[in-house]
Amino acid sequence: MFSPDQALNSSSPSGEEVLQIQGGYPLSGEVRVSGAKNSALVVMAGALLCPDDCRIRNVPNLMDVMRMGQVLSALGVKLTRHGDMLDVDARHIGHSTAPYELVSQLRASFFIIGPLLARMGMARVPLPGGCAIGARPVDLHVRGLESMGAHVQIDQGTVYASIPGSRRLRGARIYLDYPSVGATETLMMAATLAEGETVLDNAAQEPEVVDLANFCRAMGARIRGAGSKTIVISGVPRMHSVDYSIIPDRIEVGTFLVAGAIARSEISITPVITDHVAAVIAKLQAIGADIVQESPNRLRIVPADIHQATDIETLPYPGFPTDMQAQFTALLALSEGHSVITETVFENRLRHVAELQRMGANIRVKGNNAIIQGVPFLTGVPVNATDLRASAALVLAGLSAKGTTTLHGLHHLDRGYDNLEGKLRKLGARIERVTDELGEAFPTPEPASPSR
Ligand SMILES: CC(=O)N[C@H]1[C@@H](OP(=O)(O)OP(=O)(O)OC[C@H]2O[C@@H](n3ccc(=O)[nH]c3=O)[C@H](O)[C@@H]2O)O[C@H](CO)[C@@H](O)[C@@H]1O
Ligand SMILES: C=C(OP(=O)(O)O)C(=O)O
Repeated sequence: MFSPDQALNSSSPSGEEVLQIQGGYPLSGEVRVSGAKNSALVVMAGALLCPDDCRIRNVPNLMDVMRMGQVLSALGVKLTRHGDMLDVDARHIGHSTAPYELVSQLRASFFIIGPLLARMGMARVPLPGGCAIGARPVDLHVRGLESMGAHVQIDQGTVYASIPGSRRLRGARIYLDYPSVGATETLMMAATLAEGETVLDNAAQEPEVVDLANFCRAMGARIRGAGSKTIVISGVPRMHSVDYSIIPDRIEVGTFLVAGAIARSEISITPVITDHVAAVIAKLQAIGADIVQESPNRLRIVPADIHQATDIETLPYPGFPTDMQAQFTALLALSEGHSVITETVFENRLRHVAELQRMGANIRVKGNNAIIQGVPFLTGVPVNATDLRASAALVLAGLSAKGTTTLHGLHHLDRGYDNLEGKLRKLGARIERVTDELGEAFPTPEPASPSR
């Protein structure tokens, strides 16, 4: 299941798979959301802390999850998957070096540095590198580990971390210059096995950070304050076995809410933790859609006849999520009036705009702003996914477009959505994955990492 050789060459340029979406068909019914990608990946990294049986439930079926499995396998960890349940046996970790070929394909794999260091006393993890949406440095992870007594050196693109003269990190008070999700998670995991107390100030408050804290607590970690700006971790000497279920993916929930709005269709979405999508709901209400809480974990979107423009600024949680920005760009491109989207989290996350323009959207990019003048309709054309959420945005645009949209670059979509097209098809969308024999001629291959 997690052989390190698998999926390294998952995108083949010739005879490339594409999605064909015939726009204009209404959606109806209910869709089931999978477990959260960003929880599953970091919880898999956190499983390295567990010297006992570790069972993770509600794990989504994603290329990123498979790649994270390969990273753990390369360290000597045993993994067995049964449906959406994953058993991780990290009793014996044979290596403390993660292979570059895998880490370079999956940014989240860098997050193993914290648990690996805490458990093994050393970790060698290649820098994951930048990606299509930004440079994404790891300086906050590194500085935090150093504050906890680690010796960290970066040599020829690899981070070498060790604990001089001791097997345990030391608790420390760490202020994060920015509430980075990954740095908060790395340091929280590292601190669970440290000596003494660690205080993370200006920590990320994302639900996936809370999910990771709950997972660690279920194996015996002492963590309080996760979900607030200050997290306090009291180190324990050892973790124990755990059986844990991942939260629903709030970005998948948001993507389906936008699907209902853009296709002018009422659909129900479950399971949902409504608090996790509060900012997304507020923006859908601002454009005129109604969101009905049908039951404690089910939402229904009731679109308006005409959607109105609104402005959006992406921010760390509980602000509007950057991972929903591209999907709302597509929706606002079809909403009446003038909207401005400001991307503050990543410096290069508006590349989907050029593809939406090709479909007829009236959007101008100025710095980190997308200035949108709504148009009455988009037209289906061949488009290229530039990153994961861009691919979702283009699928959504295709649902409402006149004619057929052909989406290239599906490796982006597959890394983070569990069967998006199957779920949309069940709701009534006309969407098919086909092999495009002209794949070599279009689109232009990306120069950077194939995974993002
Ligand atoms: C696997 C995973 O969970 N991915 C999510 C995680 O990414 P990730 O954890 O990488 O995102 P961060 O919160 O760390 O990044 C936010 C910003 O901080 C910067 N930064 C981060 C770390 C650091 O050491 N130095 C630094 O400057 C980044 O370049 C970026 O501009 O949170 C992002 C922000 O919600 C989401 O878009 C990603 O889907
Ligand atoms: C940016 C994302 O993921 P990653 O951090 O894995 O690149 C995302 O999920 O939209």
